[in-house]
Parts: sequence; structure tokens; C-alpha cells
Amino acid sequence: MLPVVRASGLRKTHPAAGGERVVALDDVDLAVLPGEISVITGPSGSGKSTLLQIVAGLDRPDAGTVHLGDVEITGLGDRRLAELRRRRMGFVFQSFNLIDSLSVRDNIVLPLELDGRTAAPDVLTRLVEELGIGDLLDRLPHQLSGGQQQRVAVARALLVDPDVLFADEPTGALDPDAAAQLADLLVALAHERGHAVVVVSHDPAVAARADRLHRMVAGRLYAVDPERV
Ligand SMILES: Nc1ncnc2c1ncn2[C@@H]1O[C@H](COP(=O)(O)OP(=O)(O)OP(=O)(O)O)[C@@H](O)[C@H]1O
Repeated sequence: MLPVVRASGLRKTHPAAGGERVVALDDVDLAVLPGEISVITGPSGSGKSTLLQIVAGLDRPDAGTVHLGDVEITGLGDRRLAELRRRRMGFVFQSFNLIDSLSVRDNIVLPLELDGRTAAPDVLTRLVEELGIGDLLDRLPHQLSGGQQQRVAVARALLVDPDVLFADEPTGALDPDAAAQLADLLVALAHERGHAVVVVSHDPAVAARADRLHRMVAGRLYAVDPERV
């Protein structure tokens, strides 16, 4: 099966004190397959967020390439890259990033509307029912639990039917029960809906559910056998 996302030879340095550079990514390769959940763990400062930002086209590497399907995103201009991100990628963050003055429904449809499109009502209804938030559409985000807010963020990411869903510490702000439910949901999105799911997480409950588990140490990415977590 062809990877949805393929990164090869990624290298990235960031500026550090005294004119030095810190190596955040050191020759990193990554292949993400449809229908699989890939989890990236590793200590703080090891380069996980830098890797996610680059494979998601939010930052550019110093060297190496990233392909989304057969498009090399590292070769695209900013406008084309932004369009590709809007249409083919979904994002979920630790802090939910919902707009508190908008209803749940308006939050979910916002990315599609910003892209000049409208949500088909039956698609929206089916999605929110699947995510168990169908009766919350008229509420405001602050009227929901953390777990419910994160499901809204997942619905917002999925409404565009992305090729790949990126999640950066998605259970970081949730209690253990809500975190376990969100891990179940991410697995189901990969296994039942066929999305490619890429998660950066410190959470052992998420790592234990990975089809492919990677550990980042000092800018290098290592494959780990998920059975051994
Ligand atoms: N914008 C930046 N400017 C300078 N240095 C940066 C920048 N972003 C990251 N770094 C440095 O690059 C290295 C990798 O950081 P990164 O945020 O990718 O790690 P991480 O594994 O995601 O950490 P955490 O788990 O704490 O979020 C660290 O040494 C960090 O201090």
C-alpha cells in the first residue's frame, strides 16, 4: 500500500543562544499508511513537534522531502501549501482550539466554509452521530467537558474528509477516562474509516494502541515494536 505521507532525510536546526544551532531533526524518515495509527513518543525537546510541523507543511525542513500522496509538499509555494492543508489534512491539538463565541455546529463547519464550501447536512449529521456529539451542536464550547470538546475538534478536522489526521498531544488536557475514549476514537478513525492518523503523544494509553510506534531521541526517529509497550 502506498504511504499517504512520506518523509525522507529530514533535517532541521533551530537558532539557539550564542549564534549556535540546535539540531531538532537529524536525518528522519517516516512513512504513514492509510488505515493505520502512527504514534510518535519521546522525551521533551527531542524534536517531535518539529517533525509534526514539517510533515504537516506548517514549517519547512533545511534538507529532505515530504510527500503527501504523489505531491512533494516541500516544493510547493505558501498559497498552494495552505490550500492542500485545508483540503487534505486535519489537525487536532492538545488545547482543542475551538472558538468560544461560536456554537459547536459553527466550529465544526468553519474550515469548510473558510474554503468557500458548505457542509452537506447528511454528512455533518452522520459524522457528529458517529462521534457521539450529535445532541451538542447548539451549545458553546465552554458548556462541554474536555472530552466532548476534543470530539468537536476531531469532527472539525474530519468534515473535510482529510487524507491524514495529525494530532499533537490530543489527550494532554483530558482525564484518564476521556483520554482512553479519545484513544479508542483515533484507532477507530484509522481502522474503520481508513484515515491515516499521526499522533504525537507522551500518553502510554495512546502509544499502546499504535499500529506503528516511533520514538524520537535527540532528533533521530527509531521504530519501536508496539507489542513491547
Ligand atoms: N522555534 C524554535 N526556535 C528555537 N529552538 C526551537 C524552536 N522549536 C523547537 N526548538 C528546539 O528544538 C528542539 C526540539 O524541539 P521540539 O519542540 O520539536 O521537541 P518536542 O519533542 O516536541 O518537545 P515537547 O515534548 O517538550 O513538546 C528543542 O531543543 C527545542 O528547544
